[in-house]
Amino acid sequence: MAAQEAAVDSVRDREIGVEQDHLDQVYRRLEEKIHEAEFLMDDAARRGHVGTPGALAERDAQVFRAGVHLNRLNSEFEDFLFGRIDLLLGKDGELGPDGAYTSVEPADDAVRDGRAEIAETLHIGRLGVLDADYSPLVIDWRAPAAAPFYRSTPKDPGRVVRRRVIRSKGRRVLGVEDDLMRPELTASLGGAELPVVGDGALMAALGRARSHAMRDIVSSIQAEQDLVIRAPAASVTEVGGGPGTGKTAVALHRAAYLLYQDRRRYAGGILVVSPTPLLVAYTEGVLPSLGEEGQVAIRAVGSLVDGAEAGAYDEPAVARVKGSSRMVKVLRKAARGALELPAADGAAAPDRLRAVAFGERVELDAAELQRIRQAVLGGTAPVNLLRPRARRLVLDALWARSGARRRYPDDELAAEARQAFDEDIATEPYFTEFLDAWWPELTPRRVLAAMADERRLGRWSRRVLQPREARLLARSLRRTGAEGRGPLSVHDVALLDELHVLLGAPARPRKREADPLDQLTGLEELTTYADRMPMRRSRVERLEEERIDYAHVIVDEAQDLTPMQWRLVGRRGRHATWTVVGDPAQSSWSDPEEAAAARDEALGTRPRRRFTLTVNYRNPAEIAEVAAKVLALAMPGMESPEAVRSTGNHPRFAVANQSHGAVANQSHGAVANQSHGAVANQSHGAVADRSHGAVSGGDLGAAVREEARRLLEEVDGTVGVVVAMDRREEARQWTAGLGDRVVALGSLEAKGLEYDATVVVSPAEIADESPAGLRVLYVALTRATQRLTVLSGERDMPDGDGVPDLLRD
Ligand SMILES: Nc1ncnc2c1ncn2[C@@H]1O[C@H](COP(=O)(O)OP(=O)(O)OP(=O)(O)O)[C@@H](O)[C@H]1O
Repeated sequence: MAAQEAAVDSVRDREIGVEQDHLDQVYRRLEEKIHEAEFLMDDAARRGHVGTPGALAERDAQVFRAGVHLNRLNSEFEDFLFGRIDLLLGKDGELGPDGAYTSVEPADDAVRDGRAEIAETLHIGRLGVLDADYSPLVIDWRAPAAAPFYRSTPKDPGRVVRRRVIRSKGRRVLGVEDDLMRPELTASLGGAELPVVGDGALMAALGRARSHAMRDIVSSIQAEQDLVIRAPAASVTEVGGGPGTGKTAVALHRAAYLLYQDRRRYAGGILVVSPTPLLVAYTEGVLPSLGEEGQVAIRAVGSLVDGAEAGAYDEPAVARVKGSSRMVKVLRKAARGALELPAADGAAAPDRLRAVAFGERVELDAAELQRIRQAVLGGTAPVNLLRPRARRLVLDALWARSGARRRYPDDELAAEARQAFDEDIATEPYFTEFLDAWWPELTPRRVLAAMADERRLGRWSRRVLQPREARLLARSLRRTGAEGRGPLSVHDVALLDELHVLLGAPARPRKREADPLDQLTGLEELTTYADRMPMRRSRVERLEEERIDYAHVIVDEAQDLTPMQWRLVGRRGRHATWTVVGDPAQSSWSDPEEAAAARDEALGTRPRRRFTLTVNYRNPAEIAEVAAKVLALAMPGMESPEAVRSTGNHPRFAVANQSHGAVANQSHGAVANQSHGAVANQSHGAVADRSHGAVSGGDLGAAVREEARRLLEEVDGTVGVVVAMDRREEARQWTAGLGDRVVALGSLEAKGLEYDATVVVSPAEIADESPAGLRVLYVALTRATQRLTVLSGERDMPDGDGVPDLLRD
């Protein structure tokens, strides 16, 4: 036995050595490139000028980039080179089904009597590197030739015999893991038998501890995911699939792929829309680790409008009103009605105009002014842009009222007189003041703030919102303050954007700029994230300033966008192609049909291509099984994705016991080895109960701390404590002092995130919090990669095993 193990180890060591040699060769080549570039620069400097200034600048850039590149390779990319495939001889010139790779099938004589010789070996990495004779030392993972690394499976191996994942850090290869795609073959490489090490890289990747930043999956993308990542960018690509199927990961890798494939086309920018700033923070490191970011802006849906940053949270009933497409009508009325608002200093809007022209007094009364305003507002043009027309009609009315026209029977003379009349009036300060007060320049903030007045909003929303809804909305908007400068919710931001369109601040024209990378021929293979960072900063800032349409829009957690948010996002991709990623079973929006209609409107009639991911890479089967119970309640008939691994650790059911101030520990009935002795709760003096009387905060808090502590010992990475939104503040206090591996968050904040272990606190509270509560609970239960504790209070009606009502069979 020991001899066998030693033999395995020696094969492993030898294979690590083989890959080390290759990696050394890659670094040597990169150093050569740097020397070449340095030589060119010295040479240029010596001669003062060589070629055009453009060529000199290009050389400088080349030296700079090559240097930065090497630095980055040394320090940043832990596994710069991560894959290898060994291929059979291929059929000549054959194209893959989507053009993704050539000669996908082995040549007819590649295998003889079950034996085959490896004809070609390719190494795959985050960036491509060519040897001096232009043969590839490393192929960029997005290149067509790299596709078999991801696509081949034992069922459909194509030319791949052995697929190897290489783990390295800096310049050192640490390990290799092989998957045999054609185990039936006796394959040889250079005359010797093809060695095979380990048993697959995917499981190793999935079992790793989680941190607060998402990792790329570039070395273990699975075939069904690769199809989505490389799908042609035409029109709309929709990606469905349950929790943990890699939708977010795939969407981000797709952004990197699209840029690689057609950098010029995406110079207009790729926008990734995320539901929360937490998910943005969690995912924003992925693209840089793929060597891409320059043209990608990852934004939370509450940060899509310049100068507005959502921080406040709306109760579900308020969110429902603010998110509904009925708000378009209300806002239209508000944008027009706001012209009548009193001025900032409280002065009432003027209701008459007295002017002096040609030495005579002329006056327009309230009815006349009202008639003019109605006439101007007749169409749908933005209110602020109608001001010049309003000004002209006022002057027309003054002219008509003055009777001056009658004095000039000659048309030409009349026209001259009219011009003098207009100048006479329009240059007077009183006229400008009148116009500023009567047709003020309105800002979205000011109109939103005006909607906080219940009576006014009642008028603007008549026959569109129910009086109760209008009241709720007005009350919630009071938070924004008189000038609208107060805290905004994510739903307010969509309203602001809509108002921006209705009021019309003229958008600045979009400046399309060629990507400087395109001009540096031959250097694409040699640039890294760090190279592009300075370029990225200025570009992303400019893109934002200019409120442009992006070239491609990726919407993550698309099921959560409200109709008003779809309009907001839709405006940023009017000419874009789209990737829309989501799972209806995780939707926290209460009216999925209304949201679907708004989504259809945003995406228009563009053709759609739909993919479904079917494998859950996050949750072990034991956790997925419990979550499936809630899915059956939330979306009867909907299938759960298949969990790819099992840990043997069943979820733990615990109950916060308020009468004795103790945590009763319950293991899942089925699993005997999960029993952990009872934990005495120290906090007997229970804190006053919350309004709905589930569990007293003190008891619950102590139980949460206890569970979080336990989980910290059981896992190496992060622990998430998920509570009803209402309990967020409390939960942060409960977990204070437990260290930064523990995070407390509200159920809606948990969207898209994951932790090694989670404590889901009171499923009933989460489920009861909104009309979509069961789906939100489903999200909460599917965040853990290793361990899950479900902590119940009385409201959860736990049974003898501590299993809450909602999770029982
Ligand atoms: N091919 C893969 N190799 C390794 N890890 C993977 C792979 N696919 C997905 N994962 C991991 O599975 C986890 C879930 O992925 P991701 O967050 O993208 O799923 P999701 O479908 O967006 O989930 P949710 O709908 O719950 O937000 C992540 O940790 C991701 O890194």
